Amino acid sequence: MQGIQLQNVTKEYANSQGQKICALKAVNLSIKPGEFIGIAGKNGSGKTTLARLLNGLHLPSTGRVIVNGMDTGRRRQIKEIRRQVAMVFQNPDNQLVSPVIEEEVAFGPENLDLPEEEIERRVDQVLQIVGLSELRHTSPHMLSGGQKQRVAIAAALAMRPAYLVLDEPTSMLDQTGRQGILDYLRELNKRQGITIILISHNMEDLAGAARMILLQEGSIVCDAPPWEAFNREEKNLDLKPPNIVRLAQMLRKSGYLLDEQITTLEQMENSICRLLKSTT
Ligand SMILES: Nc1ncnc2c1ncn2[C@@H]1O[C@H](COP(=O)(O)OP(=O)(O)OP(=O)(O)O)[C@@H](O)[C@H]1O
Repeated sequence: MQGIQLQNVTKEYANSQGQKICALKAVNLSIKPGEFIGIAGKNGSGKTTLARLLNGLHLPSTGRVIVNGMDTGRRRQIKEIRRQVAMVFQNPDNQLVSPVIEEEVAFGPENLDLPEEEIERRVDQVLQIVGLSELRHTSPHMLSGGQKQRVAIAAALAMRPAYLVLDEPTSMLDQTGRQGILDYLRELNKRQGITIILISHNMEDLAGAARMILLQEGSIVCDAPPWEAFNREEKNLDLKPPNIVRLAQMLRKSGYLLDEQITTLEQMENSICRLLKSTT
């Protein structure tokens, strides 16, 4: 079966006093190929734990995680699972180890024992996708934060993953770097069909997702399109909806009949145009 399924997954850790901490509680979740999912929740709600369970970096205490039919608890399948589910973390500096960008990107495919020509083809292709072909002989450490994160994404893409899991990839970037990464993710999802699972504290990052999962104290409390999650869960979870959603909420309160599903500037523009046309 294609997709990722979390079946009744609980994850416990032991703290320094040996007491149990339950980071995820009996979570059931099904991720379909090609989805763009945003994951949000307060600090400590279990987001990173969930991300790490998806490619076997963590194993469930109880329950099962199944990736395209493979169980992350089976040691023999873990290499293939990690190839299919790539991870990008918050701080690219912790992920980049090679002195030159193209070597960094080639590192994963080399470990798959692919022929030299195939490795070169993949490196060329993914550097082009992230717009770093011209800097391929540069050291990753010469790059800006946004460029480094793009190298980390290129290295993940070179493994040809079906799923890309990103744990707060934009939190260390300025506005331009952040927007660049978000645009790439949308392109990857749309054009290449790669499933994106994006964790962020910033609701602006998640506005473009098709599905939003909200975690609270280790449980999924909302699994809905972002517009619905923003309108429904704002008070319960201290969510600060994107500015465009807040503007739409304010205008609706003032009596303007805008669409309920607005989360992006483009949707706002379309909704206002429709409204103006209907009143002229
Ligand atoms: N290795 C660990 N050992 C012990 N406890 C842990 C470990 N990793 C996470 N925890 C605990 O599990 C709970 C969930 O942590 P997790 O990092 O998954 O949450 P999060 O939502 O990603 O938080 P943040 O937004 O701060 O990154 C927290 O109470 C955390 O302290």
